[in-house]
Amino acid sequence: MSDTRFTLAGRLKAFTYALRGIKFLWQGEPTTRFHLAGTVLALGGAWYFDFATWEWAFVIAFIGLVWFAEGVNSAVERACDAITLERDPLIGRAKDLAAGAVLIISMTALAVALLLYGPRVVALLGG
Ligand SMILES: Nc1ncnc2c1ncn2[C@@H]1O[C@H](COP(=O)(O)OP(=O)(O)OP(=O)(O)O)[C@@H](O)[C@H]1O
Repeated sequence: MSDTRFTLAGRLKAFTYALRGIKFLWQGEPTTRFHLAGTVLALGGAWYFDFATWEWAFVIAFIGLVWFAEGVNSAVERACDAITLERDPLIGRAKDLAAGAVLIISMTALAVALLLYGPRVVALLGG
């Protein structure tokens, strides 16, 4: 059974586990390069277009949400694979649900990006 007492050392250890999780996400998931490109593009664009504070807040929040969803999706995939590598309809459904959650937040982030960057990009291109 795990120790439930609150200690600074325990919290520090949990923090290092969480950092290790971020490292796993970075090293082990093929989609992270894609998310990194999106993150760099979004931050670079916000800087280039001199976004207002509330716009920066949206950009940062949605970047975080997409990475968060990707991390949870990866955790679900790994946990499912640990349960069984055999074909199983429930495992398939769990993985599809987790992937669907990533798709929902990615599409939402794209819609917000179109609202924030779209008019500026059009103006930049002389539209
Ligand atoms: N054990 C399984 N039983 C039934 N269906 C599965 C199983 N494993 C995967 N699937 C199906 O295949 C899809 C892809 O699964 P997979 O584990 O390859 O994830 P992925 O989206 O390719 O992610 P990644 O490439 O990051 O591992 C799942 O969404 C699910 O529909």
